[in-house]
Amino acid sequence: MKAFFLLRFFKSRKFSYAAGFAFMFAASFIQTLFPKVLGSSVDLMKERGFALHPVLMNVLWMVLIAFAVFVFTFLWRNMIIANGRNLECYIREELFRHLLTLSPAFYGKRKTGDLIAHAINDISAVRMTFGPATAMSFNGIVICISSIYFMFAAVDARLALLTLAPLPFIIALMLYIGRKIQSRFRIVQDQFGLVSDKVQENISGIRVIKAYAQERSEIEKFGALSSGMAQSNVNLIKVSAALPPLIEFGFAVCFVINLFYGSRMVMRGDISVGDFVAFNGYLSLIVSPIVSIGRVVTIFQRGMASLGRLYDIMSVQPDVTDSPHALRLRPEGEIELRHLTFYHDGARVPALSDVSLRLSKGRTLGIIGPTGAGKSTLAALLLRLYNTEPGQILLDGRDIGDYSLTYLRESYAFVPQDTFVFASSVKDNIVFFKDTYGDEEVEAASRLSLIADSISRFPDGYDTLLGDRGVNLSGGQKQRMAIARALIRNPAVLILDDALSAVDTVTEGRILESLRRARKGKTNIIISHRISALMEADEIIVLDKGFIRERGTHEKLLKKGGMYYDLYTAQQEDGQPQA
Ligand SMILES: Nc1ncnc2c1ncn2[C@@H]1O[C@H](COP(=O)(O)OP(=O)(O)OP(=O)(O)O)[C@@H](O)[C@H]1O
Repeated sequence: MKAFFLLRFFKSRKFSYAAGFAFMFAASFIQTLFPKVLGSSVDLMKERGFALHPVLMNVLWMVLIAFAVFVFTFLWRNMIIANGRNLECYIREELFRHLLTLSPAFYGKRKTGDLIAHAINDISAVRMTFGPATAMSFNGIVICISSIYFMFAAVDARLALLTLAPLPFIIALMLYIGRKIQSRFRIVQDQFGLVSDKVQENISGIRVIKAYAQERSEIEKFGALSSGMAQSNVNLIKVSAALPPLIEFGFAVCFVINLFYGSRMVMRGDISVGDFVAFNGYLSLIVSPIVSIGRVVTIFQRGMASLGRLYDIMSVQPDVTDSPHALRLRPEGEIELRHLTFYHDGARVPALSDVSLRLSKGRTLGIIGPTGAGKSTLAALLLRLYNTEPGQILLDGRDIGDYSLTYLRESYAFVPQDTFVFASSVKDNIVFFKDTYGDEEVEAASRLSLIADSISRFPDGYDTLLGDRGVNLSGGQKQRMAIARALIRNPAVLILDDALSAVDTVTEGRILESLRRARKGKTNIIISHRISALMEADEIIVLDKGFIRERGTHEKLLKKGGMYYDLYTAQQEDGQPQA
């Protein structure tokens, strides 16, 4: 189960974790020897005409202690903190790998912003928990136990009891305020989420906002969210500002008790001055670990919440997977649909109903129909982005589920309605980061899709950067580049899903003409709203509300005088060129 992915990491690093904790233990324990040596030096120097040699020996011990603490701290930090960073990298890669196995149905239900938040905030919170917070707790526990032990055993138990009496109250108060801080912090985080969502939404939708002159109202909405966030931060400060002075006050009480009783014990000769100095040293040593308890608890709580959310995502099983004996075969392009009916997740009406058809290798199928008819769903099912009932989709006579997903999808090239341009060079976008294609193949595919001329006008030709930091392509250029990306693979099946909608009909005709030449003998599926794009197909189906209403060649369908004919005449009246 994927949820145990963290154990794998800890197991693989068990030796460095064990060594790290051993060094941490050594560093923390050795640190607590310092006050005792300091106290004994004070006792030595108190004598009139004290011998220099034992004092110098003590100084040497102190230097040795400081050096050992430095070396061991350096070593454990390099192991435990570095492992925290490696853990962060490991989770990031595992999450990314897992996200890529999940099907579109999963992405349909999740907000992109949430997924990015998981990838950044949650992973970082888990690192903080298993790195610095674990180290702080272990270090703090060793220092506190050993300091308190020395206070009781090596100095005086009564003095230790009295001085440490306020400690439980300090800890209880800290945890109480810590919980309040935590709940107010959660509100700040939620507000931050709203503010960043708003910024993201506005930047993505800037064109629509400007086109509808919505700037003022968006600024007002943003202002309200931003003030809400400021107010919740102020509420947080009200409690968080009280914590440090309260802790300082608590420890000041400890020091006063120690000064009061400790000095009296020195005067009575119950303890030496050196013991008193050592006791103060121990008290000072435990201040910092105790002050950090609140912080550590908060980091642990946040880390556990983040880990829970990551586990939730990692436990989502991909619904489309290879069967145990998946065929490592590439289908050659013989497609058959048998009474294909498909419901999208949660939908009450099917996107496709009882669709049957046969498309032999080397033939071209045209699919037309009103919006929401099920055309893109059909393409998605052929790519097996969703599962279908066995026996409903056959490729080369075998069920689609029998093929290995990689082999299956490698035999297709799919050009979707809205294609994606990666922030990289034109060439990278066409070869899709595969270095197996040479420049001539890239140029040939670009010529076929009629994008070569546009590319030659770009500042660096095929090396021109696209996307955020480079050239922005027009809608038609994007579509033609996506067709080049598809053609270079020379796939068994080419699916164009309304992939020529942004080019004018003359260019569309020329692209289709070159496709016909380049795709001879291969299977093609052309989905389009325009009859001009698919009129040459060997068979055309008219989809409507998931049903095949009509089928046949262009001429046959025109003669029939049904939906296809109506679409044709409507498009003629709209001024589209005569088919
Ligand atoms: N991921 C989804 N979850 C739920 N319903 C969906 C999903 N994708 C599509 N649908 C629904 O399935 C039906 C068919 O949609 P589809 O995208 O296949 O239509 P289309 O013919 O390609 O439309 P268009 O021409 O507008 O692209 C529609 O009613 C749509 O709302």
